[in-house]
Formats: sequence, structure tokens, C-alpha cells
Amino acid sequence: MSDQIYFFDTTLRDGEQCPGASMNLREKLEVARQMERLGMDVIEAGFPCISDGDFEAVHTIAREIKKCRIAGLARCVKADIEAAAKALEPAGERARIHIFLATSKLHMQFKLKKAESEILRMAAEGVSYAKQFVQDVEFSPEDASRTDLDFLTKVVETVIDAGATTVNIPDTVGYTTPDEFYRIIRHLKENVPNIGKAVISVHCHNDLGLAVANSLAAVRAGARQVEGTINGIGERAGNVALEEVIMALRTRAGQFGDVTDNINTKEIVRTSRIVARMSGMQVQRSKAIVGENAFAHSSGIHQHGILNCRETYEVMDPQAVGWGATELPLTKHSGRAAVKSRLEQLGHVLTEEEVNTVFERFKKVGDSKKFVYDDDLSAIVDDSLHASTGLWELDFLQFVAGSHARPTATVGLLKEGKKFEDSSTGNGAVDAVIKAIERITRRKGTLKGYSVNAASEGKDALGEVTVHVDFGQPKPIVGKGASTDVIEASARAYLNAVNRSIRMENMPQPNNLDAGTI
Ligand SMILES: CC(=O)SCCNC(=O)CCNC(=O)[C@H](O)C(C)(C)COP(=O)(O)OP(=O)(O)OC[C@H]1O[C@@H](n2cnc3c(N)ncnc32)[C@H](O)[C@@H]1OP(=O)(O)O
Ligand SMILES: CC(C)C(=O)C(=O)O
Ligand SMILES: [Mg+2]
Repeated sequence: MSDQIYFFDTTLRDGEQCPGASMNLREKLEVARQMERLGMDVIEAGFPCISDGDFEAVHTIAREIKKCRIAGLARCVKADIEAAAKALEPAGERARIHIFLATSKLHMQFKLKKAESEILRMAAEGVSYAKQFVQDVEFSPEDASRTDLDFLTKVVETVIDAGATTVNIPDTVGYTTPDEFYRIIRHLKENVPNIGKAVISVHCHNDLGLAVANSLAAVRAGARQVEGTINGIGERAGNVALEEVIMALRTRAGQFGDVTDNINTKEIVRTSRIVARMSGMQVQRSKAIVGENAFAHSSGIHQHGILNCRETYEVMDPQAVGWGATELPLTKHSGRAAVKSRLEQLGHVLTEEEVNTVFERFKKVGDSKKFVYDDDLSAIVDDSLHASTGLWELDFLQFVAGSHARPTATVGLLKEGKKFEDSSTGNGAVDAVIKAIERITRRKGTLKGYSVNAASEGKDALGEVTVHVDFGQPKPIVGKGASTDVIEASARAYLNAVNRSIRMENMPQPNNLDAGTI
């Protein structure tokens, strides 16, 4: 028989304790609605005694959310428990009061200033009092992982006797390690006589980056509820990121016995986005499962592997957690396989030789910017293939321009393996470049139109220049050129027009020896 793992989301309580993450009623309700769609078992909606706003949020969520249990936090203080009970009233049978009391020596001595006997009494009284309002009571011995194990064992037995139906073992300051936490949970399972009457839960913080590993170790040891937040937001370094625990249990099921859960994993990414938007806590790109790069591969060797078989570099299907298809962003690290595949997707049917030509330009563009977008690639195809079938190719370009300098350009062109070079001044840098090209190619045209567009996004975007040039043919010739530098894009566009004009007229090619053959 399979064992059910319950997920308890505390994004709206512990998550909200993250500095700057406070949410208003509308924001909390939107998160709660999404948690319901995600299939969360328990939503801790807040700590009702702390403010009118939190009371109202718990009360509203208890009324509006129908499929999840709704929890409210309370200290071992009558007023806290009464506030939680009142706020949770609309949830009826689905209401859970979550009581906590610190049990480590450090907390008992310096924070609560209470002896062990008083702590045992307060814990038992708190749980019994909560039981007068609801059946479902969870108890957390705060700082459990730093609590003397014999005392922790006694506390757990006491609160279960008092009626706690879930006993949550928090690693409040993210101090424990997987082996140690496994031993703590096993110890409780084996040494608390009435442990069978309660679900063991764990609540791990991430101060040492071990929250997921510790939660998984606890599941292996027999914990059946995992508490955490979406995106891992929470006090200090945050709570365990539930999406990571959920997907680890699903992906490595064999490691954890026959466990099941109620989560609709396809809602994970949407939930992450909503939590990020509502809390204002952005998700880092490389974060597991929900980061923008979690299923993106940019290096050629990985892209080649993925194109042959996705599993070569992915342990999960991105669609299983709500992303679209795997992404293969093109960067300078990409190889031919990925570039060729993207060219085909974009509808460019090219020969191997043409792909090689495009690939060479692609690498150059990749060196000058972070991403080579689809538009960049199409612009490269237009530009480099026209160049490869035309007569003239741009070799180099230098120009001087400025408010006190006469715009001057020196252009180097290639034709059939020979190098040509000439210079010109002009009304502006583009004009000087065009004039230098005309001097080399001996083709004079009249510029009828000139436009420049950002062919891709970002400040390192490829500029695409389009020119309309009248060479005295029946209609003006259109030329296009792309580069991260607009003057270079202009030179490429003008040359593209020159080559088209030459092809169109089928003119004899100019023998341009006095234009500066090198
Ligand atoms: C590990 C966790 O995440 S615990 C939850 C943390 N969350 C919060 O603190 C929520 C926001 N908190 C608040 O708004 C306030 O701290 C309140 C309303 C809870 C309490 O405010 P105040 O009464 O002004 O107390 P203050 O915050 O200064 O100190 C906490 C008091 O609670 C006591 N206390 C702490 N935990 C418990 C507990 N589990 N049971 C009983 N008393 C407790 C402390 O000993 C201290 O008591 P004292 O005032 O008699 O010294
Ligand atoms: C209230 C408890 C469960 C808590 O958040 C913690 O100990 O980290
Ligand atoms: Mg916590």
C-alpha cells in the first residue's frame, strides 16, 4: 500500500515573515486560490493574533477556500488560540490550529525564561485549549533540531496525549544535517509510545542550504507531512522550497518507498509566478524547477544531446511542472546542431554550405552579445547569404565622426579573394561609408530610403538596416544588413543592394584595380 505525503504550505505565514514580503488581503487570497489549484493539502494562512489584517486574511481564506485545510498559527497563549479559532471558524471541519512553543535549552533559557516542566505544562495546556475549538491541532516544538532528544521525545508524547493530531519537527534555524535529522525523526518514531496517533511533520529552514536534503531525509525516516513555501521564501535564507521537495519525491520515487501526493505538478510554475508577483520576491533564474533557466540549455554539446534525446540533459519533463517545451537559447556557446535546428524551425531551408556560412557569422554575433535571438538569426541569414552569392563582401570598416570631425570612412571589400580598399568623406558616417563603397565598386546609386530597426531585444540588439537605392534600373533595389553596430549594418545593407543590382542587370563585373587593390 502506498503512503500519502501531505504538503503544508506556509508561504502566507512563514513566507510572509521574509523581510519585504508582506502581502495584503487581496494578494494573500490570490496566492491561496492558486494553492488550492495546485492541490496543496494545508494552507497556513497567517498568524491571526498579530494584526487585524492577518486575522482578516485568515478569516477570508477560511471562508473562500474549499478544498484545503486552513491553518492559523498561535503561541501557547489563550488569546492567540482564541484569535486563531475565531479566524478559522468559516473553515469548519477543515480548520487547523497550529500551536508552537520553543523546547531548546537556548530558547527556554534566554527567550521564554521557563524550565522544562513549565514548557511541558504550557504545551499540554495549549493543545488542550485548542482542542476545545477544533479537532485538528498541530504542535511544533520550535527549535526542535537543537533540543535535547530525550526532552523532545517527552514533549512529543505529551502533546499527542493532549490531543495533537500532527507533530511538526522544525529545524527552525536551518542547523541540522540530513543524517542527523533522519536520526531525530527515526528516534521519535521508535521511542514516542503514542506516535501512531499523530502525523509526523517537518519544517526545514535553509540557512545552510540543506532544507531540501533535510526534508527528504525526514521523509525517508517516516515523516508524512512536509512544510515549506513556494519559491522557498521565508525567514532569513527561507523555508524549504516545496516545489523542489515535490519534484524530488516524484522524480526519485524509488528512493523514498511507495509514496504518493495530491499535488497537480502542472500548476507549479504558475504558483511560483503568482507568489513572486504577490510577495515581490523575485525568483533567481537558475533556481531549481521554477527558475527561468531551469530547463534552458545554451551550450552546443548539451543542445546537440537534447536534440537527439531530451533525457540526455534533463531529469524532468518541463511540461510536467507547467513550463512549455525545453528551451535551447542560442548563444556563443551553441553549436551547428542547434543553429541548424533553429534555422529549420524558422523556415530557412539551407544547404550545408550555407549553414556553415551562417554559422560563422552567428559565432561572431554571439561573441558580441548575450543571446542570438530568432530575429538575429534571420537577419544573419538575409545578410550573409546575400553576401555569399553577391560579388562583394565587407572585409573591414573604419570611420571617424563627431561634432568637430569631418565624417570619414575607410572601407575594405573582398571580391573573389582579392582585397580592395578606399576612403571617403561624407555628410555623416553612413554617407561616408556609402561613398567609399561606391568608389570601390564603381556603382553609383541614389539613396531613396533608409531605415534602421532593432532586429532583436536588449541593448546589445542587432540593428537591421534597410536601404532603397536607385541604380538607374527600372525600380529601386532593396538591400538589408544586420550588425550590432548601425554603421556596419548600413555598409552591409548598401553592399547587399549593390550585389543585387549587379545580379539583376547581369552586368559585366567591374575590374576595379585602381580602387586600391592590396
Ligand atoms: C519560528 C517562528 O517563525 S515563530 C513565529 C514568528 N512570527 C511572528 O513573530 C509574527 C509577528 N509577531 C508579532 O506581531 C509580535 O511579535 C506578537 C504579536 C506575536 C507578540 O508581540 P509582543 O507581545 O509585543 O511581544 P514580542 O514580540 O516583543 O515578544 C514575544 C513574546 O512572546 C513570547 N513567546 C514567544 N514564543 C512564545 C510561545 N510559543 N508561546 C508563548 N509565548 C511565546 C516571548 O517570550 C515574548 O514574551 P514577553 O513579551 O512576555 O517577553
Ligand atoms: C512556528 C514554527 C513552526 C516555525 O516557523 C519554525 O520553527 O521555524
Ligand atoms: Mg519557520
